[in-house]
Amino acid sequence: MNDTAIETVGLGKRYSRKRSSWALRDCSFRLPTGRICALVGPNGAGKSTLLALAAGLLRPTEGTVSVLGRTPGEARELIGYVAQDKPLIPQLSIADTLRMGQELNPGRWDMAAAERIVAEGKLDPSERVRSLSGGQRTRVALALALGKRPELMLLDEPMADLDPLARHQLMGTLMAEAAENGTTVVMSSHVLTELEGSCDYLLLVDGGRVRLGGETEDIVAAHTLLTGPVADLAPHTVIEQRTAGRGLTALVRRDGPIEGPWETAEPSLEELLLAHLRSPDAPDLLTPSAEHRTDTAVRA
Ligand SMILES: Nc1ncnc2c1ncn2[C@@H]1O[C@H](COP(=O)(O)OP(=O)(O)OP(=O)(O)O)[C@@H](O)[C@H]1O
Repeated sequence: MNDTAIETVGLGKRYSRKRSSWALRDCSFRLPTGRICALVGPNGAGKSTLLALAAGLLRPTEGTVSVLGRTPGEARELIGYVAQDKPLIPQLSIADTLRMGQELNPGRWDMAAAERIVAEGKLDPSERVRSLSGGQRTRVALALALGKRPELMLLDEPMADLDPLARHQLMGTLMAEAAENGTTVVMSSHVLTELEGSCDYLLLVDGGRVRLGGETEDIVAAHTLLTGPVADLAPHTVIEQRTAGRGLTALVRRDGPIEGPWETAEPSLEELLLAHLRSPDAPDLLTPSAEHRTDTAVRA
């Protein structure tokens, strides 16, 4: 069985020929199967581009991407993808939309699961998609993607237009379905609280490259927040530091035990991500499981 959900090697995407316009560049990482992965990064970082490349909707300009050991095109029936704008056919009713899912996915489709997700939102299956609110449309798009019983679920800001209660409920449904079926999930979001409790894997994309990748716990645990007197922080890697008078606050990536007159604490995920985003020159960190294994990822 393949234990790699996504692997990219030197992956790059340029939408136009202008030299400065790489949406994604020199992107190499591996996502093991069975993980719930948060894909985070600022606006324009390349998250949607990465998801669309993995879904096989875009072709790389350079480098390779493989999904479950195959090309994205070959893996298409194993992938569920919900794009940011949740494209659905407005004239169809919800029930027709699910029937379309069934027809497009013979042998894989789980109507009961799809109908359950619709029912949890108290939606009338006879209602047409065009009359649904943004959040209700999201629910139908997720039902369509989950009904396919995908091995890899790619979700581009899935919860952005949901109210907090619906978000909590749909997140619970998604996690339960993923756990039951061993689905790997990659979910982009700007709302950290939405991801923090559910995601065990992290990809931080910034400026078109992957800057942090791996088990969230391990990435957080590799860093320490220090406060105390100004002093040399070597041999640790300083991600960010601020001095005020003789006082110092710093986020460091440890190289050995911290020995010095500082108070130390583990950063929150938010502190860690913000420090990296404010410090574009901080070195990248991929945990061993996130390192790509092959020189070209496209063939198993
Ligand atoms: N179809 C396109 N044509 C030209 N440029 C594009 C296209 N789609 C994205 N880009 C550019 O590629 C870069 C990455 O965009 P992308 O949508 O992947 O970022 P993102 O991280 O998903 O952003 P956001 O968080 O705002 O959704 C941006 O500079 C964007 O302007």
